[in-house]
Amino acid sequence: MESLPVPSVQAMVAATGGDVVPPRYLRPEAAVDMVIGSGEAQIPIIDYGKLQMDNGEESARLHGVCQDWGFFQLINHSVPDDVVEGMKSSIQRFFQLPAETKKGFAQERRQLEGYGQLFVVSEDQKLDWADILYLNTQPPEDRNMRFWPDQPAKFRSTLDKYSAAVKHIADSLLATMAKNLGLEPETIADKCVSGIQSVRMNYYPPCLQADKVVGFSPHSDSDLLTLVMQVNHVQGLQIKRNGSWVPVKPVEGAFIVNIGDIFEIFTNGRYRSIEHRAVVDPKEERLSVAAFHSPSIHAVIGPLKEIAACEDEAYKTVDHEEFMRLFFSAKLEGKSFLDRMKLKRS
Ligand SMILES: O=C(O)CCC(=O)C(=O)O
Ligand SMILES: [Fe+2]
Repeated sequence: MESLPVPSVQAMVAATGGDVVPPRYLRPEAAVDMVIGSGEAQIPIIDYGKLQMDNGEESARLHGVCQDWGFFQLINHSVPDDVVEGMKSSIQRFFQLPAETKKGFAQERRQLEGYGQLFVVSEDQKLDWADILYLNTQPPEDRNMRFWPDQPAKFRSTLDKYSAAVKHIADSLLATMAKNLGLEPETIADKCVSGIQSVRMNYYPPCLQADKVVGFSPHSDSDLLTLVMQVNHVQGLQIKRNGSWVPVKPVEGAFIVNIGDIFEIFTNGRYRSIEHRAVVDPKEERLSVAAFHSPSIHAVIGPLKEIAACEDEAYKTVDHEEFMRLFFSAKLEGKSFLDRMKLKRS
C-alpha cells in the first residue's frame, strides 16, 4: 500500500503567494456543484454526557440521527480541555515548521504513514489542495515512531493522550449504537478488541482561487466511526445531503462524528456512510484532525450475522487486511469504493 509522492501544497503556496493553480489542482466539476446557503441546515447535536447517564431519550435521538444523517456533532464529551488545546497547538506548530524539517517525517515507499498525501494512484490524477500527516495511533504497538514528529516537543505525548481519549469515546458510542440496533453491545465491541485507530491531520493552505480547487475530494470514510476536530475557526467541511453540499458549522468544542463504510457493511446498510468533502478558504489556512476507528486487523469485514440472519447480505465479506488494501489502492471518489463492496443482486 502506498500513495505516489506529490509536492507540498503549503510549500508551493509559500513560493507563489497562492494565486497560481497548477492544472493538476484545477477541479472544474466542483464549481458547478450546488451548495446549500449557510444557515439553512445544521447537522444534529448529540450530548455525550446524557448518553453516559443512560438517557433513553438521547440514545433514541442518536439512533434517528444515525439513520437519517450519518453525521452529528458531539458536545459535552469527556476529553479534557488541555488535551484538546494541546493537540490543536501541536498540529499548528508542526505545520509551521520549516519545509525541510517536516520532510524528515515524509512518507516512504510502500507506506501510508507520514507527512505527504494519500490516494494518489496515477500521475495524471487530480490532486487535493492539502498536505497531511497520517499516523497509526492505536493499538500502541502499531505505532511507527519514525513518523511521529519530535517537534514541537510535546507532540508525541499530546497525541498519545488525545488518541486514547478519543478512542474511548468512539468505543462508548459504538456500544450505544449497537444497542440502538438491537444488538448486544459486545457484537461490535468484540470485533474492536485491539481495534485500530489512525489519525489524519489535514492542512489546507489558502488559495486565492478557492472555488477552482478542492481541499479534500468527495469521499466516505472507510472505517466504523470517525471523530473530527476543527483546529482553527476556518470552516470548510461539507456533507452531501439530498444531492446538495451542506456546509457544517462547527460548534465550539464539539467533535464532528460520522459513520464510515465498515459500519454500513456491518449493519447491512441500516446506517450508511455519508459522502463529504472539504473546501478551501481564499485567505486563511484551515486545519482539522480526523481520528478513524476500525475493528481489529484480524476481524472479518462483512454484514454481521446477527443482522444478516433474516435478510440477504448486500455486501461482500473480506478479511480486514484485504479491505484496507482495496481501499488505499484506488482514487477516492465519493462512495465508489463501497459500491465495489456491494453484492450485485440478480
Ligand atoms: O477537514 C475536514 O473537516 C474533513 C476531513 C475528512 O473528511 C477526513 O480526514 O476524512
Ligand atoms: Fe472524511
